[in-house]
Amino acid sequence: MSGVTLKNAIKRYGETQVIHGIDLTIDHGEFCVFVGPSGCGKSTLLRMIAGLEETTDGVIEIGSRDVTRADPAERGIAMVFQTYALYPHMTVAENMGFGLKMNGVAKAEITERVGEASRILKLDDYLERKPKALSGGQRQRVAIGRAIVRGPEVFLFDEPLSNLDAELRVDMRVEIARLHKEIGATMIYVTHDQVEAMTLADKIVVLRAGVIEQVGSPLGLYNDPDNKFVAGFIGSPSMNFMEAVVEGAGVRIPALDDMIVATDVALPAAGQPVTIGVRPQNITLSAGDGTTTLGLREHLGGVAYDYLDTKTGERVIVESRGESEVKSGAPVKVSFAAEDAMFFDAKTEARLR
Ligand SMILES: Nc1ncnc2c1ncn2[C@@H]1O[C@H](COP(=O)(O)OP(=O)(O)OP(=O)(O)O)[C@@H](O)[C@H]1O
Repeated sequence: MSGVTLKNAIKRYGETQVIHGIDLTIDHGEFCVFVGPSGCGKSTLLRMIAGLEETTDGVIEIGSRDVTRADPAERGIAMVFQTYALYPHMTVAENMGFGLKMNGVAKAEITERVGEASRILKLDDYLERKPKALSGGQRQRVAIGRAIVRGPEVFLFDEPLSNLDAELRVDMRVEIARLHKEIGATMIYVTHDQVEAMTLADKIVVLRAGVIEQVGSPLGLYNDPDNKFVAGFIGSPSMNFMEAVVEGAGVRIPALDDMIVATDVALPAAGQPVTIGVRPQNITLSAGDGTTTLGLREHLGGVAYDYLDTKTGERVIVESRGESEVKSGAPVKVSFAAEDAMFFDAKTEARLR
């Protein structure tokens, strides 16, 4: 069994601490995705697991082995990077087998393992080609093949698809999901891409400034975020947030012409500020007569995004399908079901439940 466990893992560069005591368990065979804003420490954490960055303090275990001070080569991991540095003068087959050859693996076994990786990645027709005669997606498949032939216990992916164009990304995303299903190894994957995180992950780890904000399944995080940061980070377009004031058994929203939303969530005392959050998918628009107006409308084919201008200047985005009766520039009435709203402490940003 080869899950990955981090115990109070810390990374400091000189005086600067960038990873602040991460505790995390990734089960054997699990597909775990690290997400978070730029600079939050996703790549650093992955590189610490790989052994490419020294872990300043704490423990990293792969399976039952403490690998905190082990060389990358001894960890049983293989890493796939954003830029796939293939050897230009070698064929696809030679590129995939090179690491094994350097390790003195017998020729017959190299052929067998390369053949198996090639079958999994559907590279059979390209084995004798040089990298320059491959598309970007095919090159990245070869880079993944190089990882597979080593038979690692854990695969580490650092934004492997971010250099590919949109269409190829979709194809490769499906490939990686299939690969995970077929070989069942533990995989840890860093990405900026919402869709990759939501579709690939068994478990998403949301990081912010070197700290874990929340760990959960994609839908678990989407439906039940612990705080405003996670609520805003998971889901696209992002959840709308508006300042509100507690009033009676609910809140009043100044941005939406003092609309009242009732709730049985435990709110602070009357008159206190809270933040209300509503996802763009949960709002409907109709013709209105208040100060909220429809600004820009973006048509994306199947869906449209409506950007509302509110009295307070807070931005509200509404996702709609089909033709809308409301025209750009016109006043709109905003509606949503009270149970679709989430409430957050105005200061700590913790979810109120
Ligand atoms: N050698 C270094 N010395 C000091 N600080 C560093 C060093 N390398 C990285 N950092 C800092 O560590 C933090 C985490 O960087 P990291 O690359 O892990 O972030 P990331 O979440 O992967 O970002 P991105 O999504 O932009 O790739 C950043 O604030 C970065 O500036």
